[in-house]
Amino acid sequence: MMPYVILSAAMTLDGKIATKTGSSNISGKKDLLRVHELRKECDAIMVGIGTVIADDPRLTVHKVDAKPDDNPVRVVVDSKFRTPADARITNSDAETIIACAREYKDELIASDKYETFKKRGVKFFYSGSKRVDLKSLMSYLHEEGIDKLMLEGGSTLNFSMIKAGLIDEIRICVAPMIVGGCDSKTFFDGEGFDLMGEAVKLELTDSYQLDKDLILTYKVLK
Ligand SMILES: NC(=O)C1=CN([C@@H]2O[C@H](COP(=O)(O)OP(=O)(O)OC[C@H]3O[C@@H](n4cnc5c(N)ncnc54)[C@H](O)[C@@H]3O)[C@@H](O)[C@H]2O)C=CC1
Ligand SMILES: Nc1nc(O)c(N)c(N[C@@H]2O[C@H](COP(=O)(O)O)[C@@H](O)[C@H]2O)n1
Repeated sequence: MMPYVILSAAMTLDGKIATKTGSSNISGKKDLLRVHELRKECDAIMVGIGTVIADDPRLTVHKVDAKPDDNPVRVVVDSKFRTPADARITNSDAETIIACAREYKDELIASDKYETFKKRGVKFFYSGSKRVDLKSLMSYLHEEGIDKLMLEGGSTLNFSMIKAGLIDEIRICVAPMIVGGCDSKTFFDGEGFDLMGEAVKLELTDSYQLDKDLILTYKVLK
């Protein structure tokens, strides 16, 4: 069994989720409230290490009323254990799981950072040889009681997750902005598919305007 996975992000009309310099404030105020209500409904929030390094996110419910218990478990997909020692996702506001690849396990366990994180209560999960195996991670998280998981980026992890067939639903905020730039991050990057025939197919299930933003919900067809 796997968790039900909802991919949530905000993009510009030209499909960018961050500029080439890493600037990523895209959602309007009401959209951020919507996102935090969704965080509250989920058992876990997962991001890739690229997002942790770029944004130092908290990944807690902090924009709407919430009790400490409302904070989902934070999951970071971090093959080589690059999570910075002072990353906010390792604070005591919520539980944290860092998923790493097996090849780096010995090196990781020998590091000072590992001891520091352990003292803070951070848990570790190992899968895949050089890169985290996302299917076994999802299966482990389900065994740990995670039924509903919110995937919050970034571009590389989004593509790996959709390619592996692990995303059930997409909720995207489309902001009326264009930034351009071939080095800007798009909603899905990674290696991409070669042919349109290989594209993952979606069904639009909801759409509405929230102030200036457009919110679209899609079911992923499997
Ligand atoms: N506008 C929005 O809604 C959001 C924007 N972002 C933006 O996305 C950018 C970060 O995206 P990326 O650099 O693509 O990093 P990412 O957050 O997707 O992390 C990718 C990294 O995860 C690790 N990883 C380990 N196993 C993996 C696997 N099986 N598949 C994929 N990755 C695996 C690799 O080190 C890989 O480089 C930031 O600029 C951030 O601001 C991130 C989240 C939401
Ligand atoms: N929904 C949404 N809209 C935006 O405009 C965004 N930039 C993001 N980014 C995601 O939120 C994380 C920051 O979380 P905290 O507020 O620090 O808890 C960021 O890392 C992205 O995952 N999302």
